[in-house]
Order: sequence, then structure tokens, then C-alpha cells
Amino acid sequence: MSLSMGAIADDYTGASDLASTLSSNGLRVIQTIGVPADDMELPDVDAVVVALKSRSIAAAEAVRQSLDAERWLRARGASHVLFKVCSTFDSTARGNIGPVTDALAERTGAMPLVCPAFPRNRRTVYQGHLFVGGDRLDESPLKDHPVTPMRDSSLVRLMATQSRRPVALLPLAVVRDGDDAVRAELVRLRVQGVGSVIADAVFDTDLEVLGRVALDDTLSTGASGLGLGLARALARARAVDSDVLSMAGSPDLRGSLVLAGSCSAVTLEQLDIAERDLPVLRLDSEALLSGHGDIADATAWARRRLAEGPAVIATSAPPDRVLELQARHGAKRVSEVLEDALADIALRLATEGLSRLIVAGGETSGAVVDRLGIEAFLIGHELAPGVPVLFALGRRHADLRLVLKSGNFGGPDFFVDALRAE
Ligand SMILES: Nc1ncnc2c1ncn2[C@@H]1O[C@H](COP(=O)(O)OP(=O)(O)O)[C@@H](O)[C@H]1O
Ligand SMILES: O=C(O)[C@@H](O)C(=O)COP(=O)(O)O
Repeated sequence: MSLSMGAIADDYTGASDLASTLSSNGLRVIQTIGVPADDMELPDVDAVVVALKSRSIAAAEAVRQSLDAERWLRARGASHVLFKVCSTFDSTARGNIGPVTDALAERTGAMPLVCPAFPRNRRTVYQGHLFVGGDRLDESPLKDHPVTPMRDSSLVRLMATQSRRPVALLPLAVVRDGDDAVRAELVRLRVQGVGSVIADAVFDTDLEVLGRVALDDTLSTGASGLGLGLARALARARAVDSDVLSMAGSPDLRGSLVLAGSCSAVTLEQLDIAERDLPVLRLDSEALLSGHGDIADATAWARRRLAEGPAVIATSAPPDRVLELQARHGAKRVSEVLEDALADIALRLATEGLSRLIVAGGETSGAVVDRLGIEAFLIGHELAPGVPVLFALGRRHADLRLVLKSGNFGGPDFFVDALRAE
């Protein structure tokens, strides 16, 4: 197996978002959880997306894991590697987008294009500013994210704060002039000693230009939009066929569990709507943090519901409640305890036999998939932009179908629609 491209994703929902985009744009794709063992047997694919859980860990550790993943991908023939970050550039002043991009770029002498645009989910970049729908990033709900609150929309500024290397902007006007104009501008920037280049992109056609040009170099950093550009360029060059699995099976909803740890405005609304049709248990986060919460009770509640149909368990809360809890217990501890609680419930119920598991939230999905010990996924069809059905591969939970939903993705009826999808 020689890969056309590889990708390193900084969280699990981000990885399945990218894998889905690569798959629906013509590549055969597999997603692995962590860097696979050297002897792991993989089907014949064009791209491997290595899912890490490195978005909010210490920068040095994120760099170490990413370099490990890169080594594995290059050893399997990937001449281009995409470092997949969030389309809302989730990161802190210390990283990890800058430090990881620097380390990967230095390994191969790359001057990566950096572009988190994902127009299908209304993330666009203009004059280096990131927009979420009609709002600048710093005025969007991402300003209240529990782990990585985003308080600036200038990607040049954000990247410059995190990176050791000079950062430049590739404006939309140049992208619109096409491949040759972009190539000429990149030569000029390289001569000036630029280390990475924030690229504007508003439509998929902009990302197609960026994808074609990015393949001249060894590395790029971006979200699924750049993945789309890369996949279309590779699929055209190699005429590969798309091989998307569909979610086979009956619409029997027994054993279908939804776990939500995302506190995004989108997930909160999806939960409110799901509650009209589905049994929803909202965990008492304060009780869990002060040691009085009972995971066994929640598991027993779900077990009873799952025998009849679907069940939803959530820790999700609005920004004022998140801040209160974090002020009392510390943000890191809150995240750890609540992610652990949902992961524990997932493991207990999966061991007894679940048919479907839908998880909302990137960090939360990471905690759950790690606890289940799943090694890799085949990518099925897309339920919503960036949210595919995943089929567990490997030694553990191989019959389980999963959906890992980024907190901000999916329409208002996502949970009910995802459960009903065949
Ligand atoms: N009630 C709550 N209060 C504070 N933090 C919470 C609460 N419920 C969940 N969290 C934490 O918020 C974080 C949400 O992040 P994540 O799962 O990545 O969602 P998203 O995809 O929306 O970013 C997790 O670390 C989760 O444990
Ligand atoms: O690029 C995106 O927006 C997603 O793929 C993603 O990474 C979202 O992260 P979470 O919101 O933490 O799931």
C-alpha cells in the first residue's frame, strides 16, 4: 500500500470529518485511532487519517505525537501530509497549531499553506480573518468554548503568537488569480524567509486552487475544506474511485446510545430538540465533580431504555453554567471528570452490546473512543457535512457503528436524523 496522502488530525471528530470529506471527494480512506502499530494490517487505501487527541494537551507532547504520526505516514509513501486542525482554529496562545505546524514543516523544509476554511459548514477566511457563518470568530459562540475560547479572528495574529516562524497572508485576490499566481506569490514569500502562509478561501473553488498548489509542497495545515481541495486534486490526477460504505442494517433503534459532552450552542439546541422525541438524561455535573454523582445509576437508566430503543445522556450546559462549574472546580478538572463519566458509561454499555453509538463533542469523542480501545474506522456515508458513519475495525467492538459529531456540526434535528438514517 502506498498512500497518495496522509493526515494527522488533532482530535477524533476532526479526523472523521476530514476522512468523510476525503472519501466523498474520491479517495479511499481509513481513520486510525492514534499512530498504528507498524504491523497493523490496513485495507488498500489512498489516504490514512491518523486521529490524535492533541488539540489541548501540552504543546511539546502534541509535537511529539504528531512527528510520530508523520513518520508512520511518510514510511507508507505519503508525500503530502495535511495537519487537520479545527475549522474554528481552536487553540490557545501556546498552541498547538503553531508548534505542531513548525515542527512538521522543519522536518521536511516545507512552507505550509494554513487555511481552516470549510465553506460547507460556513467557515470562511477573508483578509486572514476567520468567519463562522456571518460572524467573525471572536464574535461567534466559539468565544465561550470551555477549553479553547477564541477571542481573536485574525489568523495571522493567532498563528504568529503560536509559531516561531514568520507568518504571511495569501489574500483572496491572488487565490482568485489561479494556480500560477499563487505559485509565483509563494516563491516570493519563500525568498523572504516566510515560515507559513495563512490563505484566504471563501468558496470550494478557492480550496481547489489551494489543494492543487499545496501538493507541490510536503505539508499543509487546515480543516476539511483544504482536505476537499487536496482530495479533488489527487482524485483527478489518479482517477481513483470513491468507495463509500453505506450504513447497512435495520432501522431497529434498540441499543442506540447518544452521549453529549459538547457545550456548543449547536449541540445545546440539538439536545433540546431531541428531548421532544427521545429519552434524555442530563447528568448532574456538580454532583459528579463533588463525588456524589452515580455513573452506575445513569448506566442502569440507559440500559432500561436501550432494551426498548434509543437513549441520550448529556453533560452539556450553557456558557454561564460552564463558567460557574469551572470557577468552582477548575476548567481542567471539570473536563476530565465529565469526559471520564461519559467514557465510563460508554464502556459499560458497549461491553454489554450496543449497536450504534453517537458522541457529540471532539474531546468527549476522544475520551470515549480511547476508553473503548477502538483501533481504526472504515468511513461510511455522510449524515451531515463533516459527520460520517464510522465502522469500527480491529479487535475491539468490531460490530459497532459510531458517529463522532463535532460540537458545532449538524442541523437542529441531527440526533433524531442520525438515529433514523439507514
Ligand atoms: N456542564 C459542563 N460544564 C463544563 N464543562 C463541560 C460540561 N459538560 C461538558 N464539559 C466539557 O466541555 C468540553 C467540550 O469539548 P468537546 O467535547 O470538544 O466539545 P466541542 O466539540 O463542542 O468542542 C469537554 O471537555 C467536556 O467535558
Ligand atoms: O474542523 C472542524 O470544525 C471539525 O472537524 C473539528 O475539528 C471540530 O472540533 P470539535 O468541535 O472539538 O469536535
